Amino acid sequence: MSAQYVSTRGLAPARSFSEILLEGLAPDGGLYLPQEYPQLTAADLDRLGGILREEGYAALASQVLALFIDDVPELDALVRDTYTTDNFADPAIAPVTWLSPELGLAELSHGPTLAFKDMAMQLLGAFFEDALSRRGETLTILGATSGDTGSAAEYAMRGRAGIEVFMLSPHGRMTQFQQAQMFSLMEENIHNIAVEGVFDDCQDLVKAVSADLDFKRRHRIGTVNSINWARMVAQVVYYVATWLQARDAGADRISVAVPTGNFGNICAAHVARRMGVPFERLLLATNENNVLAEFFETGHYRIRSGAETHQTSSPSMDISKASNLERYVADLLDRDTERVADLFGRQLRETGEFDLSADSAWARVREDGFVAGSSSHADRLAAIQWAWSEHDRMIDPHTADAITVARRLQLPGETIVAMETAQPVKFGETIREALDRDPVRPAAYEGIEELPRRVQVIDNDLAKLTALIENR
Ligand SMILES: Cc1ncc(COP(=O)(O)O)c(C=O)c1O
Ligand SMILES: N[C@@H](CCOP(=O)(O)O)C(=O)O
Repeated sequence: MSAQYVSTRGLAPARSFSEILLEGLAPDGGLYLPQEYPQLTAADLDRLGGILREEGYAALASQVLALFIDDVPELDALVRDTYTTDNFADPAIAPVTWLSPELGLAELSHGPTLAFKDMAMQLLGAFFEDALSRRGETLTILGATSGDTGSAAEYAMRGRAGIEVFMLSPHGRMTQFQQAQMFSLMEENIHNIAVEGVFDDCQDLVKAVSADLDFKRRHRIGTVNSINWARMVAQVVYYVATWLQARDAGADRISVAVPTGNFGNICAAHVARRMGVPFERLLLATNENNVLAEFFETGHYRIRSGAETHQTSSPSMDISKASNLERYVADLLDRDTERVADLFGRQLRETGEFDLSADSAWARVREDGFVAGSSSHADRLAAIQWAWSEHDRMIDPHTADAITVARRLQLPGETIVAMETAQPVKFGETIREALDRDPVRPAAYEGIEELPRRVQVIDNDLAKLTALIENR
């Protein structure tokens, strides 16, 4: 019997992992979740700690993923071929290093595009190719990016048989480096589309295309954003690895500080915690686009329009509609699918907000470990300057959001590991402003901004997008 995944909105049939891998968004507009989270006991964590120490990250990933995936015959081989030094610059893949005994950094950006998205996307590329070749099918991946998902997906999928990628990005809102990373790719199966709008507009277009079930089936549309559960489960692994490394370093009360925008990164931390990884707290960090911090502080979730979405110096988190919050609210409401469908399928669409503060379930948010904070441009510059001057570490602006919130909210006796989500070179403008120097640039990226580019700019218009896909 295959592991079963169900939609947060309860109106789609249960599916196996390989089915939801290719399907992405559920046909009822909800997001897939496993029927139940597998549980890890203290003895399991001890065993996994031994595996990480003795065999490394790939072996740990294989064990954790096998708890969720039972219909990928070559799972172990695919995982071991992914987390290698060919793909990741550090043999530990996601090492935790320490600024002080109480503040660590989980280094998640050693992959080919220098951001944490590679941690999942490299595996997704292997999963897609394997599933498609077993079924003799093809896939058209439609994605939305604010800067990092796009390059990670394109690098993972370029040249892969049977896969085409259409990646939507907000026109003019990514850094020069991020634009160059994506737009300089010339592979025939990669299509870059810059949309006149913000990231949320791009994501809405992806969801609108997925909601047209006939179009979706005819064009075999799949997704690579964190709305696809496969992204989430691959990210759960690095939270297990982070906790194990912090415990091995002697930490007792271990929390994570997580920069988040689409609620993907911290949703994976929540899943790990619900599985039994005993994180004390999950510190949610946003930039000025603070819809998530506001929700976790007040219970009131109010999405913002494109015009109200700030263009910030941690641009990959310029997001005002956090897709994965639906997964967390489903857990918070004990999988009450009717409520979730009403909140996300009706109320949010009709009014742009909902308020759970008076709900009896709301207290559970603190039991789930969530606390939240947001930071400003000045906070980011100060965190980058602090890490550099006090610890000789150059951090990117998103990691700086996490460090800001960690330092602000840290409790006595608590050890916080901040998730380091990108390398500073992707955000050179802000690094120069903070430190008056250039970030280190890996040799493979020398002169990337000067390369020819291939990108098409379109209005925020569903018909224009579907025509592009039809006429490819
Ligand atoms: C560098 C970086 N850090 C953090 C995040 C937050 O991740 P998520 O939106 O999945 O929570 C993103 C993307 O949003 C990112 O690109
Ligand atoms: N930060 C992302 C946008 C969120 O995308 P997701 O794929 O994590 O849902 C980006 O850099 O593109």
